[in-house]
Amino acid sequence: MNLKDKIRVISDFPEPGIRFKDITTLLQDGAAFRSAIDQMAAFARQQNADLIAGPEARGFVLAAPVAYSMGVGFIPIRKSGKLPGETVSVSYQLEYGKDKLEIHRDAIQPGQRVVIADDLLATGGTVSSTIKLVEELGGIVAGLAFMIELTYLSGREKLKNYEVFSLVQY
Ligand SMILES: O=P(O)(O)OC[C@H]1O[C@H](OP(=O)(O)OP(=O)(O)O)[C@H](O)[C@@H]1O
Ligand SMILES: Nc1ncnc2[nH]cnc12
Repeated sequence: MNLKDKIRVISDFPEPGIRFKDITTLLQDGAAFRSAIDQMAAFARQQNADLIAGPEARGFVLAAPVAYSMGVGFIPIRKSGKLPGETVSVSYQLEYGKDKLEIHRDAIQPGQRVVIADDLLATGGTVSSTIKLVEELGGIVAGLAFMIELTYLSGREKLKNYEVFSLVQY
C-alpha cells in the first residue's frame, strides 16, 4: 500500500506558503490507517518501548492506537492548561506559530523506555520539546515515530542522538 497517495496536500494552509499535509484522507481509509499504525507499532516494539507518548492533537490519533496495539500505556502531551494534575512544561516554536507543551509529573517512572509518536516531523520543535519533557521525568527516549517527515525542514538534524522512524517523506 502506498500511504503517500492517501495524504492530501493543501497549499497555503494555515497561512500563505505552507503546503499542509492533510492526514484526514489517510485516516478515513481503514486499510491505510491500520497499515500506518501497524508499521509504527512494529518500530516501537523493536525499540522495546514501555510507553508511547503523543503530542496533542494529531499525535493522539496515532500514538494511542500504537500503544493499544502493543498493550503498553499511552502518555498524552498536551498544550498549555489542559492537564488537571501537577505538570512540567516547555515552550516551543512551530513551522507556523508558537506554543507550550505539558506532561503530568507522575506520567513516567525513571528508566522507563518511551517512544514518541506523532503524525509529522517538520522543524522538530514539537518533538524536541516532548523529548525534554520525557527526559526531565527520567524517561529514556527509545525512539521517535512519525507518519510523515518533511525532509526540506531538516528536523532530523536536531534529533541526531535518537532513533528516528518515518513512513512517508516529502
Ligand atoms: O516539527 P514541528 O515544526 O514542531 O511541527 C510538527 C507538529 O506540528 C503539528 O502539530 P500542531 O502544533 O499544528 O497541532 P495539532 O496537532 O493540534 O494540529 C504536527 O501534528 C506536529 O505535532
Ligand atoms: N506542512 C505541514 N503540514 C501539516 N502539519 C504540519 N505541522 C507543521 N508543518 C506542517
